[in-house]
Amino acid sequence: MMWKNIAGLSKAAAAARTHGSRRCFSTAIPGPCIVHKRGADILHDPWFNKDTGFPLTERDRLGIRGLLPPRVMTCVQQCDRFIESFRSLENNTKGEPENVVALAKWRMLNRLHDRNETLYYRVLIDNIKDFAPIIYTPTVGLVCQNYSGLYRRPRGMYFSAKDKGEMMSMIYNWPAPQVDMIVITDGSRILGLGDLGVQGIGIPIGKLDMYVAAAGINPQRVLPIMLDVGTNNEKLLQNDLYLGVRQPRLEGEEYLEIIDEFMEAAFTRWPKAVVQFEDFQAKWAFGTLERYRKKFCMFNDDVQGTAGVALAGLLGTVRAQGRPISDFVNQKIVVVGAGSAGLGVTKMAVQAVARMAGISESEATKNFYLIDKDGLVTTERTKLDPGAVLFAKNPAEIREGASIVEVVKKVRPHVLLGLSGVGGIFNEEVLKAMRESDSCKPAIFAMSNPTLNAECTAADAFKHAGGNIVFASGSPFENVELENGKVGHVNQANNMYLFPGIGLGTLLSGARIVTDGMLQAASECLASYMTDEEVQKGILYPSINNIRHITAEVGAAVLRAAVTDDIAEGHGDVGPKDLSHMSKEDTVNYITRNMWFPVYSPLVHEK
Ligand SMILES: NC(=O)c1ccc[n+]([C@@H]2O[C@H](COP(=O)([O-])OP(=O)(O)OC[C@H]3O[C@@H](n4cnc5c(N)ncnc54)[C@H](O)[C@@H]3O)[C@@H](O)[C@H]2O)c1
Ligand SMILES: O=C(O)C[C@H](O)C(=O)O
Ligand SMILES: [Mg+2]
Repeated sequence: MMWKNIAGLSKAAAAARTHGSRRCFSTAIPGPCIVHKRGADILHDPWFNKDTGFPLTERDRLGIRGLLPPRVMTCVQQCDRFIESFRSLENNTKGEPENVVALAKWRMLNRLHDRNETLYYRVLIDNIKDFAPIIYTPTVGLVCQNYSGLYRRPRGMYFSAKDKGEMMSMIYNWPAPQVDMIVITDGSRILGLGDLGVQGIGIPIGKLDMYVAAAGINPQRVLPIMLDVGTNNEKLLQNDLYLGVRQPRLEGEEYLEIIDEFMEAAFTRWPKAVVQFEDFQAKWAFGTLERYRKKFCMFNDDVQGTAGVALAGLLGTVRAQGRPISDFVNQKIVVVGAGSAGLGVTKMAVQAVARMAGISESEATKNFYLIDKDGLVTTERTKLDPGAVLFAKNPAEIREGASIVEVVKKVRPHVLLGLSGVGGIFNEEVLKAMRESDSCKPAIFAMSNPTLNAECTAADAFKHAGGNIVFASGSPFENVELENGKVGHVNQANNMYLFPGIGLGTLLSGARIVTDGMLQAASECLASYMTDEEVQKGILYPSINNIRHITAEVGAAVLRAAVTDDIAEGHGDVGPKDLSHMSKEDTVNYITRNMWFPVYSPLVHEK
């Protein structure tokens, strides 16, 4: 029986978790790094640059003595110096509009990223809670919206509709010999911000920053990809500064030919890479997933990563009510938004109910209610999306097109979960209706991003639905002070808790595809990460400060599932037999040992 492990953490695991990633400087002496450059070229290469961190002997060897101030600083001192400047920026921008401050912070981090990658990732890892909202959601959304103006230096690769027939050679323009993780978007549905065309490149960059910070993927082995097939965003098409191809989006076969060509090119050069699809509009999110998932090592984060994170949270809400996990089968769940994310979540949750109750998927849909822009989805719907057919209700139960508030009042759900991309649709009336929920701790998941697109704010949720709710949002919100002096805990239900572990576990297993079993294992692992005590306080997800530890656990679960599915071919010197003999603990250690950590390696010039 699955989910059997979700009974709280063992003491050892709980202790291990407290060794989060904050200031976890490795003491091992790093191996040398061979460089082909000397002099100022080294200082201008962010992969090798150490700024004031070059020891004097190395400055002599590389011909850079005199090109830097004489003081040699340690990486820790450099981090402290950066943080000091960052805090000054915060002080100096007090009172300025939020977006202006957010972009100023992003620019500061981005400049460091462009100059010194090692220091950038060190600063990011040590301050992940403060910096994730800048390099990732929500600020990354603002960056994408303003990308054509913010653009200074390229990052990642761009394949456009104009590159048809050229991709197999273009892929060899990427300077790094090895690539492990690729995140690709076509910019058609960037967070809840719609079609941003080429400007969506910020999303793969942000996701891959999280891969480095959380999963310890070597930053020299990540590749953000923008597939620019045009845009249907009129404002961008009219904008003279727009940096993408100024034509309407390719559709149908023409579109698929471009993606097919990219996938063939990428896997020809790097057959063992893992590709994550991100922020594709629903039709292509599902279409490409079905097209490639049996052929290439890929997954769709919005469909599959989100589903796993949401399911872990939904199981947490059952525990928060003080009920056994098996009671999940009785939870009534209203999902608002029937796109790539909403359908992915509903499907995975229904499959979990079917497995737990030993019933068919169709029977398991009984307690699920799906709402899209036209209201409740029923069998009466004309032009019913094929992905939603299974979840369409009988209109005799509730009318076709019923509004959110109507459904909530009638169903009295345990959970109201939003993945609509529409800010504020869980309004006062809807939230107040949740007070009549059949649950003693009703759950409200406002999962849409970025912040302004959340279905409701945390403060409104606790104010209108009551202090006893469990709350989660896709973008970060502060905890809420309740009138009774207690704290309303805000969870961040974001796929960042899973995609790094799914990618890393898949990579180190050497699996050639990502199976449902691997995704289910990831979700199960996240669900079992929280102790009963935490969950009862409404804390469904761990602190992001522990993201490396979470990712190691999730990665190990994914790898073990690949072994169970008999598709783990091994990685590097570690063969399939070695993997199959590893215990769970060995696997976590193996994963952790393979995580890259930012330290300055001695640079040795190749004569
Ligand atoms: N928290 C996370 O980890 C996470 C993961 C994936 C997506 N998301 C967010 O979820 C949102 C949706 O993403 P998607 O890929 O499913 O988008 P999508 O465009 O594929 O789907 C949006 C869905 O919302 C429905 N909708 C639109 N307006 C509505 C309204 N007024 N009332 C009810 N339903 C409405 C649409 O009909 C559609 O079914 C985005 O904001 C995205 O940022 C969050
Ligand atoms: O990017 C995120 O923060 C989560 C998710 O992938 C989204 O599309 O909103
Ligand atoms: Mg996404």
